[in-house]
Amino acid sequence: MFAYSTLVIWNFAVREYSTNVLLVFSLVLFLVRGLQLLREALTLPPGPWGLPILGSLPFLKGDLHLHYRDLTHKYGSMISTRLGSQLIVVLSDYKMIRDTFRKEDFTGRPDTEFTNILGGYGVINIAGKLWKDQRRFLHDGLRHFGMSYLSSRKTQMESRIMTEVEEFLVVLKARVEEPVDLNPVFAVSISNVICDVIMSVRFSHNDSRFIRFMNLIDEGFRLFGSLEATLFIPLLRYLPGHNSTRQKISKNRSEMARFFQETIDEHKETFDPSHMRDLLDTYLYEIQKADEEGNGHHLFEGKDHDRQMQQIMGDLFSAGMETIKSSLQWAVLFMLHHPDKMRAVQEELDQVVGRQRLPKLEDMSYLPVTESTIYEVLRISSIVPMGTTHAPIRDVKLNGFHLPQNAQVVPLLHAVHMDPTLWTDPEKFNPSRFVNSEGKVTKPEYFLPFGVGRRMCLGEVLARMELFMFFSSFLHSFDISVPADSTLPSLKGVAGVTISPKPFKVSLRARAMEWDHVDSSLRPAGSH
Ligand code: HEM
Repeated sequence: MFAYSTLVIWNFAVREYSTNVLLVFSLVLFLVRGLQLLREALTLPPGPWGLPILGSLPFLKGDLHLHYRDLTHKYGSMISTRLGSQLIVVLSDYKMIRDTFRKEDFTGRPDTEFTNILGGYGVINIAGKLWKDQRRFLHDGLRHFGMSYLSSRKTQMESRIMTEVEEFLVVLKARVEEPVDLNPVFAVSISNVICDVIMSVRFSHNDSRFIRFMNLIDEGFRLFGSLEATLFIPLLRYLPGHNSTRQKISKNRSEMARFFQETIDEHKETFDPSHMRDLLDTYLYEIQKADEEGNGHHLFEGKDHDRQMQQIMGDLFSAGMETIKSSLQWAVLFMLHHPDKMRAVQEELDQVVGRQRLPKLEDMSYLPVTESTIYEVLRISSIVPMGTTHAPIRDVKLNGFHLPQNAQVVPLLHAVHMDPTLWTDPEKFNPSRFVNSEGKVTKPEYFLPFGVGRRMCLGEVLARMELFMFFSSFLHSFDISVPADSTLPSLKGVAGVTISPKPFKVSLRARAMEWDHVDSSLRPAGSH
C-alpha cells in the first residue's frame, strides 16, 4: 500500500514536474521568439507582422508585385515581410535600388530549394567569383558577336536578327487572311536569334524538335512553380508529393541537358579555334586553353565543364527569349489599344526609311517616335516587375536597418515605373514622355526595365536591337487590328517569372511596299 501510494505520489510529482518543465520550456520558447520578433521589429525595415511560421503567406492575394506595391504604399519605400521562413525586403525607390545594387554586398542570390537544384552552375543563379568571371566572359563574348552599338561587329548581330525578321514576315504574309496568334511565331523567331548566338542552332516554324524543346521549358517553369511553397516553408519538402515533383524536375532537366550536350558534342567535333562561330565555341576555346596550361581542373571554380556550358545555354535562352517575346506581344497589344500611336510610328517609318526597304539599326537615331514607343511599352508593361531577387553576401546595414545574409532583396521595378511622383499619369500609354522639347529621345534615370547595378541585365543591348528591328519591320509591313468577331483584348497580364499578355489574336493587312510592283529578282536585299 505504502509502495503503491508512494508510486502514485511519485507519478503525480513526475507528471506535475513534466507539466511544469513543459510550461517553462514553452514560456522560454515564446519569450525567445518574442524577443526575436522585437529585435527584428527594431532592426528590420517596417512591414506587417504576419503569423508565426507562415508569416504573411496567408494574406497574399493576387499578383505578388501588386501585393508588395500595396505594402510599400502603407509602410514606405523600404519594407520587410516574412513569407514562411524567408525574410523579404522590398525596395521601391529608384535611388535606393540603384545605390543598393551598385554595392558588391548585394550581388548574392538567396540560398533556396531552387538554387540547390541548379547546383551552383550557370550565371543567373550563382554568386561569388564564378558569377563574376562568367558575367565578364559572357559580356565580352556577346560583344565579340556584335552586341554593341559602338563596335564594327554590330552588323554581324544585325544580320543574324534580320534573317529572323525576314523569315517572321514571310510566315505572317501567308497568314493575312485569318486571325493570327503571334505568340508561337514570335517564339520561334526570337528563340532563333538567341540560339544562333549561343550555339548556331536555328529551328524552322512547326519544327517538332522546337515544340518539344519549348514544352520542356514550359514544363520546367510549371514544375519549379509547384515547388514555390517549399521555398517559403521548407518543412513541406517532407510531404508525400514533393519527391515525385523533384523526380519529374530531374527527368525534365536530364532531357534538356541531353539536348544541350548533343550540341556541345557536335561543336567539339567541328571546333576550329581560328573560326569562332558562337558563344559555345568561345567556351570550348577557354577550356582548351586552360587544359593546355594545366589549369583545366581550376576552370569554373572546379565545376564540371559540360554542365557549366549546358546551364549557360539554358540561362541565356530562358533570359533572352520569354522577355523579348512578351515585350513584343505587349507592343502589339498597346498598338491595338492605341491605333493613333501605331499610325504615328508607321508615318515616321514611311518618311525616314521609305517604302522600298525595311528599317536598319542605323535608322534608329532618326526614329524618335518608334524608339519612344518601344520605351513606353517597356515602362508600362514592366515585364520583369520584381527584377531578380538579390541577397546580401553577409550581414549588412542598409539605410540604418540590419539585413541578415540571405535575406531576399527585391527591386520593385513595377512600382518605380508606376510612381506618379516620377511620371505624369503613369497609367496612361504616352510615348511622348520619352521625347524632349528638341524632339530627341531621353531616358530618365528612373527608367529601369533592365534593372540597375552589378547584376543588371546582361543582354540589354541585344534586347534593344531585337525589339527595334522586329517592332519597326512588323509595323512597316503590316497594319494590325482586332479580328472582326473579337473584342479588344485585355491589358491585364498573367504574372509568372515575367508578366505576359493573355492569349489574343490579330488581323493583319499587308502594307504595300514599292517593290511589290517590281520583279522579285530586282528587289533590294531584306525585302519581300
Ligand atoms: C526586353 C527584354 C529584357 C528585359 C526587360 C530584361 C530584364 C532583365 C532584368 C530586370 C534583369 C534583372 C536585373 C536585376 O535584378 O538587377 C535581367 C537579368 C538578366 N538578363 Fe535580361 N532582360 C531582357 C532580355 C535579355 C536578353 C536578350 C538576354 C540574353 C543575353 C538577357 C540576359 C540576362 C541575364 C544573363 C541576366 C542575369 C544577370 C546576372 O545575374 O548577373 N536578358 N534582365
